[in-house]
Amino acid sequence: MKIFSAAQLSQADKITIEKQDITSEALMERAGEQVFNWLHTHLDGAPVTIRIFCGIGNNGGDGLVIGRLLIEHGYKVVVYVVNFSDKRSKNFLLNYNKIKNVTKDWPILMTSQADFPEISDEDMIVDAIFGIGLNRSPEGWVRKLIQYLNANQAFKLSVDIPSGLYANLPLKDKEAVLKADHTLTFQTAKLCFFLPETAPFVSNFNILEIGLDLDFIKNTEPIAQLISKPEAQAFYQPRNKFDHKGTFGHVLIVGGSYGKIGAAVLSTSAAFKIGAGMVTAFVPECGYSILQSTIPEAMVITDKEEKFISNIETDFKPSAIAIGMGLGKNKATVAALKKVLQLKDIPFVIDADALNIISENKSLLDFLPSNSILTPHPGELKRLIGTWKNDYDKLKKAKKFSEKHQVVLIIKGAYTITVYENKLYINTSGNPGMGTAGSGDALSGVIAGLLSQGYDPLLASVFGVYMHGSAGDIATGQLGFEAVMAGDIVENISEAYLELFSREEAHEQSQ
Ligand SMILES: NC(=O)C1=CN([C@@H]2O[C@H](COP(=O)(O)OP(=O)(O)OC[C@H]3O[C@@H](n4cnc5c(N)ncnc54)[C@H](OP(=O)(O)O)[C@@H]3O)[C@@H](O)[C@H]2O)[C@@H](O)CC1
Ligand SMILES: Nc1ncnc2c1ncn2[C@@H]1O[C@H](COP(=O)(O)OP(=O)(O)O)[C@@H](O)[C@H]1O
Ligand SMILES: [K+]
Repeated sequence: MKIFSAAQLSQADKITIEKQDITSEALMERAGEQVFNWLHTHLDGAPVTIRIFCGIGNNGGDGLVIGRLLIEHGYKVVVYVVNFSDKRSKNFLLNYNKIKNVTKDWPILMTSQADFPEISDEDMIVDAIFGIGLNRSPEGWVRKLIQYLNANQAFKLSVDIPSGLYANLPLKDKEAVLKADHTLTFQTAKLCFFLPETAPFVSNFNILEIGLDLDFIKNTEPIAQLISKPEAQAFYQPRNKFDHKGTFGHVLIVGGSYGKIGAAVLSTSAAFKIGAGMVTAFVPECGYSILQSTIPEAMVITDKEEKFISNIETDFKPSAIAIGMGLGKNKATVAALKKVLQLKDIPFVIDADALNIISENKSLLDFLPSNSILTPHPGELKRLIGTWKNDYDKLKKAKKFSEKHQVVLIIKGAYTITVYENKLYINTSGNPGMGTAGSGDALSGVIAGLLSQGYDPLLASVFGVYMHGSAGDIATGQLGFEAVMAGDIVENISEAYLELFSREEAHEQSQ
């Protein structure tokens, strides 16, 4: 699914009105109706007091539509106008007048802190103060109102976007954002929903289709792509009857050092589980029996050194190499990395200590084969591209790095983001149960296993990240967050494949 910027969405809004020959009021009615339907389905007539806080722009207009429909259906509703300016939008005004037709109670005008209402914990707050038209941080009593609502225990539902967040710009004032329990957003998710500094304000969200122009959606280059099950299904490359282990390639896993051989074990088994035809692990001598006894299917080549890797040589040409997991940073290992990077025509996954070595020896960047896949977690990323001022600055630097070095950069974490040149792919699978040692090692094996099966580097990255997260979701479903270990993620790669084509309804997006 595409993610559009606030400017693109306003443009879509205009084009839709033109092409569908409808009024902007009708489009607002559609949006409000969708929120109403969601609420009605979930509340089912419950006698809860719904307090709707409307700004004076179109987000506020949506709030008024929602209020009118709820009142018409017998809900107990109190509508407030957060009157921060007298520049009320046309559709706000139209709906302000319309709400008079269904209630004798006029919306309550708020103009200062003295107007803040009493709110009970059992009430529901609907936040329609600011939408994607926010253009500066809320100030004064409006900022205080947001803080007042945040301090309240009542359930908070935001319309389109939590008020105070910009759809795709850095946040300046964290104290001026509504912390929503749930957000109902129109047509597409917003980029801020997925970034570490702003996602905590969003919690759960649903996307509500409001019928924006399909040609615009199809033909407009988005600012990011969201990767969920339907996209992953499209990435999957089916097997043919006469395919054999040669077709699925031979992965070389290079990793492990004394005390960290497990990293190579996890990557090796992940490469097998995702479907590599053959996997050879290249490990220091001390890893030999560990690999042979834990994964009998794997072949093992050992370095001449007992405890670390000093020279990587194989008697076959790997179809993909993943390097770095548990590798250590011995001087001889640095030289070995430099040498192996010069192998021609082999796709690479570069992880963990291989990334750290590169960060400490920036001249190695020149040896990175083009289209190599780098899989840093935020700490490794900082060492690689330098610090950033905010999430957007991070993405800008990551894009620049990807372009300059012609690599795929996978920024791991919740909502892992794959950066390729100036494109962003945001993963939706995965959960905090995956914050456990070795889960990144499993990811490297997964991606290498896909490369070896012929997935191109970008596809292997985006699909691999999705499958790894999906395996993690299944593991967490079976074991609970705390008990998941990286091996459980690897074990569930098979279930992730089966799940990919199961007919079950898509789960609600949540983080
Ligand atoms: N796109 C779509 O397809 C559809 C969109 N729809 C809805 O429209 C929403 C966008 O509406 P919108 O553009 O009217 O902007 P909105 O967020 O209501 O507020 C802007 C107002 O606030 C003001 N203002 C800004 N910052 C401020 C601040 N810090 N402090 C004080 N004032 C501030 C600004 O005025 P300014 O003073 O800057 O001139 C302006 O008056 C969108 O989120 C969705 O809910 C649906 O109805 C239909 C389909
Ligand atoms: N909260 C989370 N939600 C989704 N995925 C997560 C979360 N925490 C960690 N992960 C995933 O787990 C993996 C952790 O990788 P990494 O930090 O390199 O682990 P390690 O170095 O121990 O192998 C990444 O793929 C990351 O995206
Ligand atoms: K809002």
